[in-house]
Amino acid sequence: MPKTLFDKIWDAHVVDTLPDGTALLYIDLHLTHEVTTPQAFDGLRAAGRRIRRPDATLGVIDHNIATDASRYTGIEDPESALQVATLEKNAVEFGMPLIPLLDERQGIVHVIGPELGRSLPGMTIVCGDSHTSTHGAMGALAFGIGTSEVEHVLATQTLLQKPAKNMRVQVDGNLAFGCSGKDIVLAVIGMIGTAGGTGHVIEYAGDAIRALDMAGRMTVCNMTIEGGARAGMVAPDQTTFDYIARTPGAPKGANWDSALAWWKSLPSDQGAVFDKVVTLAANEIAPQVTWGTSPEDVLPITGIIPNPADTEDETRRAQLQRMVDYMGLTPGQRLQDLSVDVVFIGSCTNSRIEDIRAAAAIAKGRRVADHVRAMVVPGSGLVKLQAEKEGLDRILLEAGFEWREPGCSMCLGMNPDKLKPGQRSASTSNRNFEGRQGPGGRTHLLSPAMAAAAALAGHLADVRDYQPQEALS
Ligand SMILES: CC(C)[C@H](C(=O)O)[C@@H](O)C(=O)O
Ligand code: SF4
Repeated sequence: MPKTLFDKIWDAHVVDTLPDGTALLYIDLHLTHEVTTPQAFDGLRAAGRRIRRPDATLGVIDHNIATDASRYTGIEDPESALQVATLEKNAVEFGMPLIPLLDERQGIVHVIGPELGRSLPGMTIVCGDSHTSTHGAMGALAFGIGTSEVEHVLATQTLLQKPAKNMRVQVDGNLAFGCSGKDIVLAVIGMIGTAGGTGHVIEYAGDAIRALDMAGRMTVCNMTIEGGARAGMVAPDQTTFDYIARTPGAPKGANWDSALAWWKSLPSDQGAVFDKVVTLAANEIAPQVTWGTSPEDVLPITGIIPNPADTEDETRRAQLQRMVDYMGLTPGQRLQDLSVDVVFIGSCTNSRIEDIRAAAAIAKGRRVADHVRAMVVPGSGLVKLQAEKEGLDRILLEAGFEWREPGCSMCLGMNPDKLKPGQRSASTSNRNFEGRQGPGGRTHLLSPAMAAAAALAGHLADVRDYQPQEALS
């Protein structure tokens, strides 16, 4: 029977299956961070267990840290400091490899896995973090798990999983100027809704997906979780293999050859059946911006704020009204007329070198509007170094952006980078819930190029009006 990419990886990792279809899956890579591990290690300690495969486990510190020089002098917030110290202590006690905070490889867990060549095609990858779906861009089955599951994987290197259904999101044709993987995934979520992928693993296919670089594919898979799906994936191809070959963890010699043979066997077979198929035309996707407090409340940048009164369904009308109020909007207002206070370019959705290049290309030779605080937070130390090698930091600093140290930063309010109540941000991150970037903060999600355009304009702006003035180098 023809199989999908998801079926192939699943079948290759089943240790045992229960009569109801629940499978015990072998896990190839377990990534960990400071937020979701303390109780898991406490559990191991209480049961007198060790980590089953420390070599298949990797820890990193990303959520709780400052992204300015203060990270070198210790963490001020006692709760954050405790979480970080606990992970450091547990790593030593349990022999878990941990990237130290001040190591150049430190970064957001979903940036470093692929970049170090640890996240590879055909793998099962888990992490106590919902955006683990990011690694699916490598052609892996990657998903977030809860703290008790973290403990289970640490102890056994396996995980109980209910089977998922197959869904294909097909994006045909080519993206227009100013559009990126972020615009694709925002458009997809706008179309299917935040519950559209429930119970499914989404495989992204079509010319527009094939044309994306690995960073673009990671952006798409990253936000898959906001569409309710268990995981997102892209079949590995030459783009994937070329990317891996450049990473430090790439298999070498004969190992590369045998790995490549397995990777090439992974794409879904001709005739494989998907339970659900959704199709989009890439050339119809305009640069996207969310206006509300859910990622599905998204519009093309040319759009206007909807009027809740136009909605018949009472529950939805109340929901829209609450969003309009929280976001400080007026129905009928043009998105492009919304003044922004803060621009955040970063997060595991959009902080890779390609994202920073996209922002720098728009910013080069221009100035951030006077009233805007614009920050660029590279996803890892290696991204930061690469950007500096290319002179992107200079371009951004000269334009008036802040150039910061790697971490989750203003993606969520867990470290000093926060919005103040009432502040409006243009953000390349993935969540726009009430208070996500700080209590009372108002978040508009968009791509790095669109975020750069908003920083320059001082309001949400159409990146198509901001053609790059000169080449980056
Ligand atoms: C802290 C962590 C558990 C959380 C997640 O799982 O996604 C965070 O990364 C987020 O983005 O909200
Ligand atoms: S960057 Fe944001 S979404 Fe990604 S892991 Fe950190 S907090 Fe979660």
